[in-house]
Amino acid sequence: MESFGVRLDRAVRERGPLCVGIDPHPELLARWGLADDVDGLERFARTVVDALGDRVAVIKPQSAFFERFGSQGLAILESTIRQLRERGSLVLLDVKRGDIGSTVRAYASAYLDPSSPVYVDAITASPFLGVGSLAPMFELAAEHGGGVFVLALTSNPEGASVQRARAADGRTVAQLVIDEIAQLNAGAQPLGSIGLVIGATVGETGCDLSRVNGPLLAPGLGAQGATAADLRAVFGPALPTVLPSYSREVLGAGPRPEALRAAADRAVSDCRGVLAMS
Ligand SMILES: O=c1ccn([C@@H]2O[C@H](COP(=O)(O)O)[C@@H](O)[C@H]2O)c(=O)[nH]1
Repeated sequence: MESFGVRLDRAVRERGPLCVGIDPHPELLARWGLADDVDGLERFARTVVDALGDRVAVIKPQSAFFERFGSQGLAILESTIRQLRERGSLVLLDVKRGDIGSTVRAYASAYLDPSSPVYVDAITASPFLGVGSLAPMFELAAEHGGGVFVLALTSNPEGASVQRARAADGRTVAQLVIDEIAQLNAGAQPLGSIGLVIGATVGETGCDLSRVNGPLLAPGLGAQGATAADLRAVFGPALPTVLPSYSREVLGAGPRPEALRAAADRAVSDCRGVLAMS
Protein backbone atom coordinates (compact mmCIF):
# COMPACT_ATOMS: atom_id res chain seq x y z
CA MET A 1 0.00 0.00 0.00
CA GLU A 2 1.26 3.49 -0.85
CA SER A 3 1.81 5.78 2.10
CA PHE A 4 -0.97 8.08 3.26
CA GLY A 5 1.20 11.09 2.37
CA VAL A 6 1.47 9.90 -1.25
CA ARG A 7 -2.25 9.11 -1.46
CA LEU A 8 -3.25 12.44 0.09
CA ASP A 9 -0.95 14.38 -2.22
CA ARG A 10 -2.56 12.67 -5.24
CA ALA A 11 -6.13 13.14 -3.96
CA VAL A 12 -5.55 16.86 -3.41
CA ARG A 13 -4.00 17.29 -6.85
CA GLU A 14 -6.90 15.44 -8.49
CA ARG A 15 -9.81 16.78 -6.43
CA GLY A 16 -8.56 20.00 -4.85
CA PRO A 17 -7.46 20.97 -1.33
CA LEU A 18 -10.55 20.22 0.72
CA CYS A 19 -11.71 18.12 3.63
CA VAL A 20 -15.44 18.11 4.39
CA GLY A 21 -16.68 16.87 7.75
CA ILE A 22 -19.76 14.74 8.31
CA ASP A 23 -21.05 16.30 11.53
CA PRO A 24 -24.76 15.46 11.87
CA HIS A 25 -25.59 18.03 14.57
CA PRO A 26 -29.21 17.80 15.81
CA GLU A 27 -29.76 21.35 14.43
CA LEU A 28 -28.58 20.27 10.98
CA LEU A 29 -30.77 17.16 11.03
CA ALA A 30 -33.75 19.41 11.82
CA ARG A 31 -32.77 21.87 9.08
CA TRP A 32 -32.60 19.02 6.59
CA GLY A 33 -36.09 17.89 7.67
CA LEU A 34 -34.71 14.74 9.31
CA ALA A 35 -35.52 13.29 12.71
CA ASP A 36 -32.85 13.29 15.41
CA ASP A 37 -32.69 9.50 15.40
CA VAL A 38 -30.86 6.60 13.78
CA ASP A 39 -32.86 6.87 10.58
CA GLY A 40 -32.12 10.61 10.34
CA LEU A 41 -28.42 9.95 10.96
CA GLU A 42 -28.31 7.30 8.23
CA ARG A 43 -30.06 9.48 5.67
CA PHE A 44 -27.89 12.47 6.49
CA ALA A 45 -24.64 10.51 6.15
CA ARG A 46 -25.83 8.78 2.99
CA THR A 47 -26.75 12.12 1.38
CA VAL A 48 -23.28 13.53 2.06
CA VAL A 49 -21.61 10.37 0.74
CA ASP A 50 -23.68 10.41 -2.46
CA ALA A 51 -23.18 14.14 -3.04
CA LEU A 52 -19.48 14.46 -2.19
CA GLY A 53 -17.84 11.04 -2.01
CA ASP A 54 -16.72 11.09 -5.64
CA ARG A 55 -15.70 14.74 -5.59
CA VAL A 56 -13.95 15.80 -2.37
CA ALA A 57 -10.38 14.71 -1.54
CA VAL A 58 -10.96 13.90 2.12
CA ILE A 59 -14.16 13.30 4.06
CA LYS A 60 -14.01 13.50 7.84
CA PRO A 61 -16.82 11.79 9.74
CA GLN A 62 -16.98 13.17 13.29
CA SER A 63 -17.23 10.03 15.42
CA ALA A 64 -19.08 11.75 18.28
CA PHE A 65 -22.21 12.30 16.20
CA PHE A 66 -22.37 8.58 15.37
CA GLU A 67 -21.39 7.37 18.86
CA ARG A 68 -24.29 9.23 20.43
CA PHE A 69 -26.65 6.67 18.86
CA GLY A 70 -24.78 3.72 20.42
CA SER A 71 -24.25 0.49 18.52
CA GLN A 72 -26.71 1.51 15.77
CA GLY A 73 -24.80 4.75 15.24
CA LEU A 74 -21.53 2.84 15.04
CA ALA A 75 -23.05 0.49 12.46
CA ILE A 76 -23.94 3.56 10.37
CA LEU A 77 -20.40 4.89 10.82
CA GLU A 78 -19.07 1.57 9.52
CA SER A 79 -21.28 1.63 6.46
CA THR A 80 -20.53 5.32 5.84
CA ILE A 81 -16.80 4.57 5.86
CA ARG A 82 -17.32 1.69 3.44
CA GLN A 83 -19.43 3.80 1.06
CA LEU A 84 -16.89 6.63 1.10
CA ARG A 85 -14.10 4.23 0.18
CA GLU A 86 -16.17 2.91 -2.73
CA ARG A 87 -16.55 6.46 -4.03
CA GLY A 88 -12.86 7.21 -3.78
CA SER A 89 -12.51 9.88 -1.15
CA LEU A 90 -9.97 9.39 1.62
CA VAL A 91 -11.62 8.88 5.01
CA LEU A 92 -10.25 10.77 7.99
CA LEU A 93 -12.09 9.71 11.14
CA ASP A 94 -12.17 12.52 13.70
CA VAL A 95 -11.92 10.59 16.99
CA LYS A 96 -9.07 12.44 18.76
CA ARG A 97 -7.78 9.33 20.48
CA GLY A 98 -4.89 9.27 22.94
CA ASP A 99 -3.94 7.18 25.99
CA ILE A 100 -1.05 5.24 27.47
CA GLY A 101 0.89 3.39 24.80
CA SER A 102 -0.56 -0.09 25.44
CA THR A 103 -4.10 1.24 24.99
CA VAL A 104 -3.09 3.38 22.01
CA ARG A 105 -2.05 0.10 20.38
CA ALA A 106 -5.69 -1.08 20.66
CA TYR A 107 -6.98 2.19 19.20
CA ALA A 108 -4.48 1.83 16.39
CA SER A 109 -5.72 -1.65 15.55
CA ALA A 110 -9.33 -0.42 15.70
CA TYR A 111 -8.82 2.28 13.08
CA LEU A 112 -5.59 1.65 11.18
CA ASP A 113 -5.59 -2.12 10.72
CA PRO A 114 -7.21 -3.05 7.38
CA SER A 115 -8.95 -6.06 8.99
CA SER A 116 -10.97 -3.82 11.33
CA PRO A 117 -14.61 -2.93 10.51
CA VAL A 118 -13.87 0.74 11.21
CA TYR A 119 -10.59 0.85 9.28
CA VAL A 120 -10.02 4.31 7.81
CA ASP A 121 -7.26 6.08 5.90
CA ALA A 122 -6.39 8.36 8.81
CA ILE A 123 -7.49 9.40 12.29
CA THR A 124 -7.06 12.38 14.57
CA ALA A 125 -5.09 11.88 17.80
CA SER A 126 -4.41 13.82 20.97
CA PRO A 127 -0.74 14.14 22.03
CA PHE A 128 -1.37 15.33 25.55
CA LEU A 129 -0.25 12.05 27.13
CA GLY A 130 3.02 12.66 25.30
CA VAL A 131 3.65 12.40 21.56
CA GLY A 132 5.66 9.22 22.24
CA SER A 133 2.55 7.50 23.65
CA LEU A 134 1.09 7.63 20.12
CA ALA A 135 3.97 5.54 18.71
CA PRO A 136 1.80 2.41 18.16
CA MET A 137 -0.47 4.50 15.92
CA PHE A 138 2.48 5.84 13.94
CA GLU A 139 3.87 2.30 13.56
CA LEU A 140 0.61 0.75 12.35
CA ALA A 141 -0.02 3.73 10.07
CA ALA A 142 3.41 3.23 8.49
CA GLU A 143 2.80 -0.51 8.09
CA HIS A 144 -0.57 -0.13 6.32
CA GLY A 145 -0.31 3.20 4.50
CA GLY A 146 -2.39 5.08 7.05
CA GLY A 147 -2.15 8.58 8.45
CA VAL A 148 -2.48 10.26 11.84
CA PHE A 149 -3.32 13.94 12.42
CA VAL A 150 -2.00 15.08 15.80
CA LEU A 151 -3.54 18.06 17.60
CA ALA A 152 -1.10 20.96 17.91
CA LEU A 153 -3.04 24.26 18.00
CA THR A 154 -6.75 23.55 18.07
CA SER A 155 -9.36 25.92 16.68
CA ASN A 156 -11.22 26.43 19.98
CA PRO A 157 -10.29 29.43 22.14
CA GLU A 158 -9.75 27.25 25.24
CA GLY A 159 -6.88 25.39 23.59
CA ALA A 160 -4.38 28.23 23.78
CA SER A 161 -3.83 28.15 27.56
CA VAL A 162 -2.39 24.64 27.27
CA GLN A 163 -1.00 24.62 23.75
CA ARG A 164 0.77 28.00 23.93
CA ALA A 165 2.16 27.35 27.42
CA ARG A 166 5.95 27.19 27.48
CA ALA A 167 8.05 24.20 28.42
CA ALA A 168 11.34 24.43 30.34
CA ASP A 169 13.36 25.00 27.16
CA GLY A 170 11.17 27.97 26.13
CA ARG A 171 9.32 26.24 23.31
CA THR A 172 5.53 26.22 23.39
CA VAL A 173 3.75 22.91 23.92
CA ALA A 174 2.50 23.22 20.33
CA GLN A 175 6.07 23.64 19.06
CA LEU A 176 7.19 20.56 21.02
CA VAL A 177 4.46 18.54 19.31
CA ILE A 178 5.33 20.05 15.92
CA ASP A 179 9.04 19.25 16.32
CA GLU A 180 8.38 15.62 17.29
CA ILE A 181 6.09 15.12 14.31
CA ALA A 182 8.64 16.78 12.01
CA GLN A 183 11.16 14.11 13.01
CA LEU A 184 8.73 11.35 12.03
CA ASN A 185 8.18 12.86 8.57
CA ALA A 186 11.82 13.65 7.82
CA GLY A 187 12.82 12.65 4.30
CA ALA A 188 9.33 11.53 3.18
CA GLN A 189 8.42 12.36 -0.41
CA PRO A 190 6.31 14.22 -1.45
CA LEU A 191 4.80 14.43 2.04
CA GLY A 192 4.98 12.48 5.28
CA SER A 193 1.95 10.62 6.65
CA ILE A 194 1.81 12.16 10.10
CA GLY A 195 -0.10 15.42 10.01
CA LEU A 196 -0.89 18.14 12.49
CA VAL A 197 -4.16 19.88 13.37
CA ILE A 198 -3.81 23.65 13.44
CA GLY A 199 -7.01 25.66 13.51
CA ALA A 200 -7.67 28.34 10.91
CA THR A 201 -8.92 30.49 13.79
CA VAL A 202 -5.67 30.68 15.78
CA GLY A 203 -4.05 33.72 14.14
CA GLU A 204 -0.27 33.93 14.12
CA THR A 205 1.00 30.68 15.58
CA GLY A 206 4.45 31.86 16.62
CA CYS A 207 5.50 28.34 15.61
CA ASP A 208 8.11 27.14 13.16
CA LEU A 209 6.30 24.87 10.70
CA SER A 210 9.15 24.75 8.19
CA ARG A 211 10.27 21.18 8.93
CA VAL A 212 6.90 19.45 9.40
CA ASN A 213 6.88 17.87 5.92
CA GLY A 214 3.39 16.54 6.60
CA PRO A 215 -0.20 17.68 6.02
CA LEU A 216 -1.66 20.47 8.15
CA LEU A 217 -5.38 19.99 8.76
CA ALA A 218 -7.05 23.38 9.24
CA PRO A 219 -10.51 23.17 10.87
CA GLY A 220 -12.36 26.25 12.08
CA LEU A 221 -13.32 27.57 8.64
CA GLY A 222 -16.87 28.75 8.15
CA ALA A 223 -19.02 28.11 11.23
CA GLN A 224 -16.22 28.91 13.71
CA GLY A 225 -15.52 32.21 12.00
CA ALA A 226 -12.30 31.75 10.03
CA THR A 227 -12.19 32.42 6.29
CA ALA A 228 -9.90 31.07 3.60
CA ALA A 229 -8.06 34.41 3.65
CA ASP A 230 -7.12 33.78 7.31
CA LEU A 231 -5.07 30.74 6.29
CA ARG A 232 -2.30 33.04 5.03
CA ALA A 233 -1.60 34.61 8.43
CA VAL A 234 -1.80 31.27 10.26
CA PHE A 235 0.35 29.15 7.96
CA GLY A 236 2.60 31.55 6.02
CA PRO A 237 5.17 29.61 3.98
CA ALA A 238 3.61 26.29 5.05
CA LEU A 239 0.41 27.03 3.06
CA PRO A 240 1.08 24.46 0.31
CA THR A 241 0.66 21.61 2.80
CA VAL A 242 -2.57 22.90 4.34
CA LEU A 243 -5.75 20.81 4.07
CA PRO A 244 -8.65 23.19 4.77
CA SER A 245 -11.56 21.56 6.61
CA TYR A 246 -15.20 22.65 6.67
CA SER A 247 -18.18 20.91 8.24
CA ARG A 248 -21.26 23.03 9.04
CA GLU A 249 -20.48 25.63 6.36
CA VAL A 250 -20.82 23.02 3.61
CA LEU A 251 -23.39 20.78 5.32
CA GLY A 252 -25.64 23.78 5.96
CA ALA A 253 -26.19 24.03 2.20
CA GLY A 254 -27.90 20.60 2.15
CA PRO A 255 -29.85 18.44 1.79
CA ARG A 256 -30.03 18.96 -1.98
CA PRO A 257 -26.99 17.18 -3.47
CA GLU A 258 -26.44 19.96 -6.05
CA ALA A 259 -26.36 22.56 -3.26
CA LEU A 260 -23.89 20.46 -1.23
CA ARG A 261 -21.69 20.08 -4.29
CA ALA A 262 -21.85 23.80 -5.04
CA ALA A 263 -20.86 24.63 -1.45
CA ALA A 264 -17.91 22.22 -1.62
CA ASP A 265 -16.84 23.65 -4.98
CA ARG A 266 -16.98 27.18 -3.52
CA ALA A 267 -14.84 26.11 -0.58
CA VAL A 268 -12.24 24.52 -2.86
CA SER A 269 -12.10 27.57 -5.06
CA ASP A 270 -11.76 29.99 -2.08
CA CYS A 271 -8.97 27.88 -0.58
CA ARG A 272 -7.21 27.15 -3.85
CA GLY A 273 -6.99 30.90 -4.45
CA VAL A 274 -5.20 31.42 -1.13
CA LEU A 275 -3.01 28.31 -1.22
CA ALA A 276 -1.92 29.09 -4.79
CA MET A 277 -0.66 32.51 -3.71
CA SER A 278 1.97 30.94 -1.46
O1 LIG B 1 -9.02 21.98 16.46
C1 LIG B 1 -10.00 21.36 16.04
C2 LIG B 1 -9.98 19.99 15.79
C3 LIG B 1 -11.08 19.39 15.28
N1 LIG B 1 -12.21 20.09 15.01
C4 LIG B 1 -13.36 19.36 14.45
O2 LIG B 1 -13.63 19.85 13.14
C5 LIG B 1 -15.03 19.99 12.94
C6 LIG B 1 -15.35 21.46 12.74
O3 LIG B 1 -16.71 21.62 12.41
P1 LIG B 1 -17.28 23.02 11.86
O4 LIG B 1 -18.73 22.75 11.69
O5 LIG B 1 -16.60 23.30 10.55
O6 LIG B 1 -17.01 24.05 12.88
C7 LIG B 1 -15.71 19.39 14.16
O7 LIG B 1 -15.95 18.02 13.91
C8 LIG B 1 -14.66 19.52 15.24
O8 LIG B 1 -14.76 18.53 16.24
C9 LIG B 1 -12.23 21.44 15.24
O9 LIG B 1 -13.23 22.13 15.00
N2 LIG B 1 -11.13 22.03 15.75
